[in-house]
Amino acid sequence: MLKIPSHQVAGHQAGDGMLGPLVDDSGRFYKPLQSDARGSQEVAFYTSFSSNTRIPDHIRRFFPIFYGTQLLEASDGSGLLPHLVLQDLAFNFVHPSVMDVKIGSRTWNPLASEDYIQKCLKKDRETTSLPLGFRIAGFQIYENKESGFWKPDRKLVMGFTVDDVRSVLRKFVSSNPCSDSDPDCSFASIVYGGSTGILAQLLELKAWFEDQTTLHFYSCSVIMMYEKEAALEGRTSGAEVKLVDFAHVAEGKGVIDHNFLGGLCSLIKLVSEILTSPDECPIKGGLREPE
Ligand SMILES: O=P(O)(O)O[C@@H]1[C@@H](OP(=O)(O)O)[C@H](OP(=O)(O)O)[C@H](O)[C@H](OP(=O)(O)O)[C@H]1OP(=O)(O)O
Ligand SMILES: Nc1ncnc2c1ncn2[C@@H]1O[C@H](COP(=O)(O)OP(=O)(O)O)[C@@H](O)[C@H]1O
Repeated sequence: MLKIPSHQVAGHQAGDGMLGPLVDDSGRFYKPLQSDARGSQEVAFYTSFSSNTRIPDHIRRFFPIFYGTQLLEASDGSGLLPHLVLQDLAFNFVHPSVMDVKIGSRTWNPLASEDYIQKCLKKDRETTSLPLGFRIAGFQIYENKESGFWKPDRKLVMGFTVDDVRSVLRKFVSSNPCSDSDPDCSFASIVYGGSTGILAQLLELKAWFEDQTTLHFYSCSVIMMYEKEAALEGRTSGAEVKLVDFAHVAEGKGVIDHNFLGGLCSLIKLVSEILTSPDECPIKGGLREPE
């Protein structure tokens, strides 16, 4: 039985007659192919990447496992459509806090149409993509049993300033994400820190990007996830970094992916700052939506 994913935080979403991804009960995530070049480009990426023996295992684990494509009844009721069959990254989580960070100051592939480039340029200029080299595309933060998740509207997220981004990266690892008081960053060391935490994983990814010159990852997202309840119970937080959205990957032609690498370094810097000074909140107050 296919259903709408409970923990999707950005991108095209199913529901209300819209076309979006679906999940099943066995841990698979079905992403419909967009009818334009994006769909075929993402299939081409996964097909070539999954058979590329030069990708080391410690890097491959950042990517969802690819199980091919499958014709499925689309979520918008338009009939049978080809879907990418991927590993559902949220499958093993109960109440995952998830953040989608779109990396790069430039989110368009140089081969894109002029109209598409203009549309992306506008968003890159109006968001933190330009000043920070990345923007938060969406997130959900689990607070507790009573309040559930804080999952702000896309409009609020797209309006984030650099200070908002710094603040949300703190809230993401705080027990009081929705409070008007300073985020306590009480999960920072267990989620961002440690030998297997998010910072260590981002640094591992960075080392690969400092080296690889075959692919340029435009408009690709880093997904950061962890389980707050597991961390509270003293178990591992299961902090994970993954990469998604490969519809705009281009050939690297022997050149470092400066666009991705720059954004990744910027994200690493902000996460590191939280670990070194968890008490210094850059801005006070909350980012809650108006009632
Ligand atoms: O149209 P929008 O403004 O919702 O843009 C979508 C983006 O939302 P954003 O505004 O960047 O948060 C959306 O970004 P996220 O996945 O939310 O990070 C995608 O970039 C999407 O394009 P594509 O399917 O990846 O080629 C974009 O969709 P298209 O409009 O290009 O189909
Ligand atoms: N393999 C996956 N498993 C679980 N969730 C995923 C997976 N791929 C994407 N997502 C969720 O869907 C969102 C949008 O994915 P993305 O591939 O960027 O879609 P789009 O091309 O529509 O922008 C991500 O922010 C994440 O929450």
